[in-house]
Amino acid sequence: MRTAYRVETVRRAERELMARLPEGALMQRAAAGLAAACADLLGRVYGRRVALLVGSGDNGGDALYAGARLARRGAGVTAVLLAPGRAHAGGLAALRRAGGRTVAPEGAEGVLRGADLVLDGIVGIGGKSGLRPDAAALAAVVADARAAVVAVDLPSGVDADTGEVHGSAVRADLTVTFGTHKPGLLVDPAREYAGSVRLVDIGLGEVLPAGPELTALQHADVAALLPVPGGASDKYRRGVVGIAAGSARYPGAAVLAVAGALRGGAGAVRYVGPAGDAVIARFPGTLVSDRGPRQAGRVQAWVVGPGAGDDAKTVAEVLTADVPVLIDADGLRLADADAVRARKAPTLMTPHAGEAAALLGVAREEVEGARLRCVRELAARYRATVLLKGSTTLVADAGGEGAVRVNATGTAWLATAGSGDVLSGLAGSLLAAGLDALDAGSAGAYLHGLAGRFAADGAPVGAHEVAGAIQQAWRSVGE
Ligand SMILES: NC(=O)C1=CN([C@@H]2O[C@H](COP(=O)(O)OP(=O)(O)OC[C@H]3O[C@@H](n4cnc5c(N)ncnc54)[C@H](O)[C@@H]3O)[C@@H](O)[C@H]2O)[C@@H](O)CC1
Ligand SMILES: [K+]
Repeated sequence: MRTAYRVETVRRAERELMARLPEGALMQRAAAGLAAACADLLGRVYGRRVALLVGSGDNGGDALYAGARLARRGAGVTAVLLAPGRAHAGGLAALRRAGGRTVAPEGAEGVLRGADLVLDGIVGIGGKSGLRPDAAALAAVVADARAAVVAVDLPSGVDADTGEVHGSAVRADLTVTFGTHKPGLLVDPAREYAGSVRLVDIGLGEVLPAGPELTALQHADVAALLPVPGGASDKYRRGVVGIAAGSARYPGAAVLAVAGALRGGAGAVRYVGPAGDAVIARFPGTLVSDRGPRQAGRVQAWVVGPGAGDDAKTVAEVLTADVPVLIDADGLRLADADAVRARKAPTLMTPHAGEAAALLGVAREEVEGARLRCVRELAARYRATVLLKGSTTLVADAGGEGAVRVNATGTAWLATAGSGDVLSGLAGSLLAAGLDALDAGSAGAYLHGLAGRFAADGAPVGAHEVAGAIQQAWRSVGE
C-alpha cells in the first residue's frame, strides 16, 4: 500500500526523527537521493550543465547540497538564488567548495536556457499554492527551455496537502520526494505537474503514525482483496449482482454494465430492465427479469443507474434494498438524497466530475480543481462511499473522514462513452462478492484502469474492449 501524509504530520515525524540524528543528517540523506536520481536521469553527469532554482528554505538547501554532489562528479552547476541573502548557508558553502557558481534571478535566463537539467528547489512543504511573481517568472522560462526538470520534494507552487494549484507552478518531468508521498503528488491537478515520482527513504517510515491522508492500492493489495472461489462455492455463495440499468433509449449501458459485472467475480449476474433482449443476445448466461428489482429474486448487491434515463421508480426501489447498492450515472441524478442517507446497508456512489458538481451544486471546474475536498464533502453529505472518477480516481469512505483511496492506473483513453458503465458493473460485482464499499470501489477502479491500459495499448479503445480486458488485468495483479 502506498501512503501519503499531510504536511503537519510530516513535520511532526521529521522533528521526532531529527532529535535522534546528528544535525543535518536528514538533509544529507535527501540530497544524496536527489543527486542519485538526477544522475540516473542525465545518464552521464560529467560535462552536463545543471541549474538550481534555490528559494530561501530547506527545499533550496536540498537543491544546493545535491548540486554540490553533481558538481563533484564533473557537472557545471549554477545556482539561481531567489533571495541571495537568505539561501541555505551550509548548502551554499558546499556548492561553492565543489566549484559551483551562483547568479541572481536577473541573470538567470541564459543559464536556464542553456541547462541540461533544472532542479526546482524554490519551495517544498513550507509553501502555499501559487508561486510568487519572481518565482513564477523563472518557472515560465524553465517551461520554455529544453532542460529536463526535477522537482525537489514537490513541484514548487502546488498545494502539498490537497493537490490543488492556485496560480502558477513548476512543471516537472520527475519529482524526487522525501520520506513519504504528499497528497499533492497523487491527486490531480497537482499530480500532473509532478511528472513521475520517486520516493527517497530518509528513515521517516518508522516515525510516521497510522492515519495517512491518502492510500493507494498496489498489485499485491488488490490481489489480496479479489475473491477466489473455494471448493464449496456455488454461484449463490460467490454472490449474485443485480444490474438495474439501461432503457429503451440506452440499451448499450445495460450491456456494458453486465459485461463489467461478469468479470467482477460474482457467481451470477441478474439483469432487470427493458434491455433484456440485448443483454441476453450478448451474454446468454445472464439471469434476465422484466419485473422490478423487488421481484427479481435474491441478489447480494445492486448496481443502479447506467443508462436509466428518467426511471426514478426503479432507482427508488433499489434504494430500499437491504444489500449494498452502487449508484451511477442517471441514478445519481434520480436518487433521493434522504433515501440514500437513510439506507442501512452500504452505498457506493460513482460520479464523474460533472455529476459530482451537479450533486454539490457547484461548477464542474470547482470539482476538478479541488477533487479531494469535493469527494470528502459528498461522502459526508450522503453518508455514502463516494468514488470520484477521473484520471486519478478518488474513493472516500462513508462520512468522508478516513484515508481516501487514490487510483492512478487509468489512462486518458478510458475517457470514452460507456467506460463508466463497465466500471459500475465491475465494482458492483465485487460488492456482491463480499468486498466492502471502499475496497470494491478502489479495487474496481484499479482493475478497470489496468484493463483500459491493456485494451488501449496506446490507441483509442471502446468500452466493450475495456470490459474484455478485465480478465487480463485480474491475472496481472496476481503475477
Ligand atoms: N524538515 C526536514 O527534516 C527535512 C526537510 N527537507 C526539505 O525541506 C523542505 C521544507 O523546508 P522549509 O520548511 O524550510 O520550507 P520550504 O523550503 O519548502 O519553503 C520555505 C521558503 O519558500 C518560500 N515560499 C513560500 N511560499 C512561496 C511561494 N508561493 N512562492 C515562492 N516562494 C515561496 C518562503 O519564503 C521560504 O523561503 C522540504 O520540502 C524538503 O525539501 C529535506 O531536507 C528533508 C528533511
Ligand atoms: K520544489
